[in-house]
Amino acid sequence: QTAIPSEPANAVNLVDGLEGVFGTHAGARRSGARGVCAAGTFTGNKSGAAISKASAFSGKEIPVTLRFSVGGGNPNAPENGKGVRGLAAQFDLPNGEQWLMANISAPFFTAATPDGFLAFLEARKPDPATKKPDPAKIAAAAAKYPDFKPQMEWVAKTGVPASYAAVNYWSANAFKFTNAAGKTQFAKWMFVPVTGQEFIADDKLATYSKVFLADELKGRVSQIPVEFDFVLQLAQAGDVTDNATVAWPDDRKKVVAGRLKVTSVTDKEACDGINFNPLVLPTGIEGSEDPLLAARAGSYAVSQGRRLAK
Ligand code: HEM
Repeated sequence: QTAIPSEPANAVNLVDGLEGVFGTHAGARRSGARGVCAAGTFTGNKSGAAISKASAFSGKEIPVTLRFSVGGGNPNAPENGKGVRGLAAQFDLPNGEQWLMANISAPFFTAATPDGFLAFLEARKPDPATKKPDPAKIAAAAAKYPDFKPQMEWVAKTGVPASYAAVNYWSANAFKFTNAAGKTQFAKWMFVPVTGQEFIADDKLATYSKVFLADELKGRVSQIPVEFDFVLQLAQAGDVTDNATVAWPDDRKKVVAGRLKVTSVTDKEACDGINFNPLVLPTGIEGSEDPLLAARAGSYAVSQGRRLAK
């Protein structure tokens, strides 16, 4: 009987795990492989400044490099299929700092811990004989890690977004915010499209091309910038801050802390050099104890090294 996962997770075996499921595609990110670069601005506001002293909330308009993506490591993933979408951003802040982030269109991540995520991936590696994952391995991993459930249930019940611009994106991980007075609190963030979410009816999915998201976004931004509210959800004492498979209760205070405007869809070169390591944070925002954060920082660098090397 093989251990689940086969060994403790680390930056390298997590990327190997992604390659095991999706294959190795030259030049492509090992997750969020299908995607498109974009550019825009972020303007933070006073409500944000009351929560964090980060210069993102100074009120100045900040240039932002963005990447929208389809979850997983398949660069040809069908865009009319179920699954999570991603919104990654690099804020170039007025004080010279950067803030990097990669968010998903679900309030939860796949697994609570790097070991759990490695187990998830290992169980889905196709068997060389059948070219399909072994259902017994998937069941064994799910039995050991019940935390896989929230995201899977979310994806099953949530429709396919009609646009990269018409779905909410969540940080899923919690972060620690400190304001100018030294007050510290935990928060998660969301990007909420100001024109609302839009999903494709299940019976209309087949009428959509497998490749429509980048052109759809290009069409929108050529008319008018696409805007998202940047919303901070504030933790209360006792809320879980180290487990991205646990959403906080809906009644937690939400504060609109800024506005993201997507102004253009850009060439691949504009964002391919960036790995959106979520621990590149400005003064005034720190990581939480969530073990996914450090694992992400390492894996993103490994993936970037592999994709830029070949
Ligand atoms: C241990 C957990 C995780 C691992 C091992 C992992 C791994 C990766 C890797 C290897 C990449 C490609 C990086 C690159 O080549 O630049 C990636 C991209 C991405 N990840 Fe994760 N990830 C994890 C957790 C998360 C979480 C919690 C979120 C969000 C809530 C997330 C959202 C994304 C997004 C949106 C991208 C695409 C970024 C882009 O457009 O460049 N990941 N992930």
